[in-house]
Amino acid sequence: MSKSNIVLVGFMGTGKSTVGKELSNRLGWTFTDTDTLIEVQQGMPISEIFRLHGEAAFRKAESDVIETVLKGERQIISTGGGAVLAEQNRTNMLQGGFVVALSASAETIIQRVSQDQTRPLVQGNVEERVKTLLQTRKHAYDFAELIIDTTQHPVSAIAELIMEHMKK
Ligand SMILES: Nc1ncnc2c1ncn2[C@@H]1O[C@H](COP(=O)(O)OP(=O)(O)OP(=O)(O)O)[C@@H](O)[C@H]1O
Ligand SMILES: O=C(O)C1=C[C@@H](O)[C@@H](O)[C@H](O)C1
Ligand SMILES: [Mg+2]
Repeated sequence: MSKSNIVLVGFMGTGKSTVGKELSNRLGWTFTDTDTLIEVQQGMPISEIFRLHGEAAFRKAESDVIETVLKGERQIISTGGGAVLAEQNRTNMLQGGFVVALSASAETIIQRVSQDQTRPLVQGNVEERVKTLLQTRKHAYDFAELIIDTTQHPVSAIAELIMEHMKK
């Protein structure tokens, strides 16, 4: 494979962290989560960054982290659900890695994210927020080189599919 990182993109709850860790174990590559890197760098949870500094400040930090992390190699990079919205991020991702988008049905996402109420963009009426955001981001992940619907597939099968495509 010519590309030296795998970049996982996708809406919240599509399985980026879970699949990313599985791939990391199988390939022996480092697992990196851009949301976690931002939290460590800023010393607070994402919900606090949104609350204290606003979404724009978070997006700027996110773009910087993506650019920096993509300079490394042999990494599985799980990105924030909204990281794909900036064109520069999409360009950097495609240049620095094999970009895989994970998707899932709205019902599945609602079920998965309902278990964790800390996400700043899905506070309150989770079902309504997820459906609205999904509609807004309908084509946001289409730029990926491989798109996998995770609704019906176990994590191991998804990881295998990604590894098969990397060999091509
Ligand atoms: N293929 C799958 N089948 C069943 N459950 C899954 C699958 N992938 C992930 N899950 C479950 O869905 C939940 C969300 O998964 P995960 O945290 O990996 O998503 P994410 O895309 O990283 O979300 P976020 O964008 O919020 O970081 C977890 O409880 C996880 O165990
Ligand atoms: O979909 C989004 O815009 C977000 C997803 C999360 O991964 C975090 O990056 C943050 O909560 C924003
Ligand atoms: Mg995650």
